[in-house]
Amino acid sequence: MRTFINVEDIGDLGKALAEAREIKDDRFKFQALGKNKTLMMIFFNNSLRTRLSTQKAAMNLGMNVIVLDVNAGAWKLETERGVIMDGDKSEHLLEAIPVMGCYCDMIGVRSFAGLQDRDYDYAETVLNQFIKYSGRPVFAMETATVHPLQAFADLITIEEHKTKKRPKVVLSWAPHCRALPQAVPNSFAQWMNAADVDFVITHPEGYELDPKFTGSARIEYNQMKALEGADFVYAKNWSCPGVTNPADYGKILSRDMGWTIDAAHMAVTDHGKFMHCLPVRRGLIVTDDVIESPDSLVIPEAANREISASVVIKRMLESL
Ligand SMILES: NCCC[C@H](NC(=O)CCC(=O)O)C(=O)O
Ligand SMILES: NC(=O)OP(=O)(O)O
Repeated sequence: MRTFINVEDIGDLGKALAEAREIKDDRFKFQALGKNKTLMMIFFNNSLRTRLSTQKAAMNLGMNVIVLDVNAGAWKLETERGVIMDGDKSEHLLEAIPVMGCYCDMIGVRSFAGLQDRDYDYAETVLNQFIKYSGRPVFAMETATVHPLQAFADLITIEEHKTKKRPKVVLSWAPHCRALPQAVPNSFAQWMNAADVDFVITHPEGYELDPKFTGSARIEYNQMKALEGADFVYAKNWSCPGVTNPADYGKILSRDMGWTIDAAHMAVTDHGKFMHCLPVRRGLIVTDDVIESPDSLVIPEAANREISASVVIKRMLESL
């Protein structure tokens, strides 16, 4: 595997899930694979889970790991071509990327959407420069439009906790005080479409996700109706994807606290499990009682990030 961006990159999902189980049973089984190999993790944005779980996964596989926080200690990087670099950015990404590629065997990139220019974000401009100029396999650690390590961990978690062969999974928008990217819901939708689940998306009008990710997934604008009989409730805020109105891209269109997942929302589900990728803002996305209940899967989801990263890094090591 040379890139890990979309669900297609992992191939057969049944095989990927079996590999995840194998690794979870013995995390150090493939420790010889990564000997004398180096993973470079590059962060343009903050992280807790991705940083720790991906580093742990690489260490389990016997790799060395270098972590670079671009905005804390490195030269500030220019990402656009054709600009006169007379501002605060001292180095261009087009030199920095091949330099970084010299020091490692594999690269993970975190680079969130700027939410200013839809075309720039949805072209995955920064990620694609890493793929083109680093000469190394590259995986997304949440980029402008995708977060596949999260979606893979979510799928593993659903597989572990489902009580029906084909569970109902509902992705629900919830309110937030900041404009957030669409990467998490995009990837979740893409992976759920590929999995054997009954998938429904619910959000206020105007928040339609890009059909490139949602495909033919059912959209239900009535949140309570969508949640009826749900086995899994995946809450997430996202800003306007600009599908119906490009001028609204990246904007907050609703702050409706009626969408916060509370006990009344969970009551209409079928003993539904609560999921969120974290970090989560309590009181906006979810109430304390729901996230603290035995039906909350937020910690097992985070734990499975080590497993999804292990499968991905193992596949990349095998293809070196
Ligand atoms: N990687 C998990 C989510 C990261 C990001 N959340 C955030 O930026 C939340 C920040 C805050 O709550 O201030 C997102 O939604 O894509
Ligand atoms: N869920 C997730 O990716 O968390 P971090 O942003 O903390 O890495």
